[in-house]
Amino acid sequence: METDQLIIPKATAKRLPLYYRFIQNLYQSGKQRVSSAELSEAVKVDSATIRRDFSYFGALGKKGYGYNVQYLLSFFRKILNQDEITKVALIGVGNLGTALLKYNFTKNNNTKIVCAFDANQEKVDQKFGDITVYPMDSLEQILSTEEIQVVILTVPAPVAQLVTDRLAKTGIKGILNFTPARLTVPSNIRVHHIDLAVELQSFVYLIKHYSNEEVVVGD
Ligand SMILES: NC(=O)c1ccc[n+]([C@@H]2O[C@H](COP(=O)([O-])OP(=O)(O)OC[C@H]3O[C@@H](n4cnc5c(N)ncnc54)[C@H](O)[C@@H]3O)[C@@H](O)[C@H]2O)c1
Repeated sequence: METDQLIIPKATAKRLPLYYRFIQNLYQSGKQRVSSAELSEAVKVDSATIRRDFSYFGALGKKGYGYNVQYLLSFFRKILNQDEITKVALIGVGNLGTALLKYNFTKNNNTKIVCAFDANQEKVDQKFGDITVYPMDSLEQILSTEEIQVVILTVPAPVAQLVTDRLAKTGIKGILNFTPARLTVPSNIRVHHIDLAVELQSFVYLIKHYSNEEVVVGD
């Protein structure tokens, strides 16, 4: 199946990395097939949803047999572009930015922070593993030469839009916005806003009202 032109619902797309990680583990443990019930138990998504999700990719499973693990793995690898590394830059090497640079998403082998930027001269030239912190003067040039597609924004809220306005003139495709600022961007750039305070608040609410059920965030 041609995966480049697949259009799938957002909720399905969000579950793909979950499926992928589990299938990868199955493959590594030598398992050759998996049923939707087993998948359901492992990723905590009901099996009807799994079957519907998988149906967007064509008939991947056989009745009474389940899904072929190796086939699923190569399918998800392709659809999630696991063979292609998406280069990420981080702007704002403060408390949060430093933590993210140190983490560097080692579990996701297809995304990698390759450079960082900060306005504070004292932070410039610092190294986090193989990531260097560059001055803001070199932002546009480095984003372009490194072919950065995604920027993680961890600057103080009052400067977030100013930095975003500069980013809007580069070739980046997305901003992962950790600041509380609501960003205005041109239509060719997608913004994903992450607010830990809101996540925590809604989680506490769910714990109080839906005890004993695991909740998949993003559903
Ligand atoms: N989303 C969340 O859950 C969450 C959690 C904590 C913090 N935050 C937000 O993340 C941001 C960073 O928080 P922090 O605690 O790491 O702050 P911080 O003050 O420790 O770090 C901010 C960094 O940005 C740099 N900076 C300032 N102006 C800049 C500019 N114009 N261009 C480039 N770099 C610039 C500073 O030099 C500093 O290194 C804030 O907006 C904060 O509200 C979000």
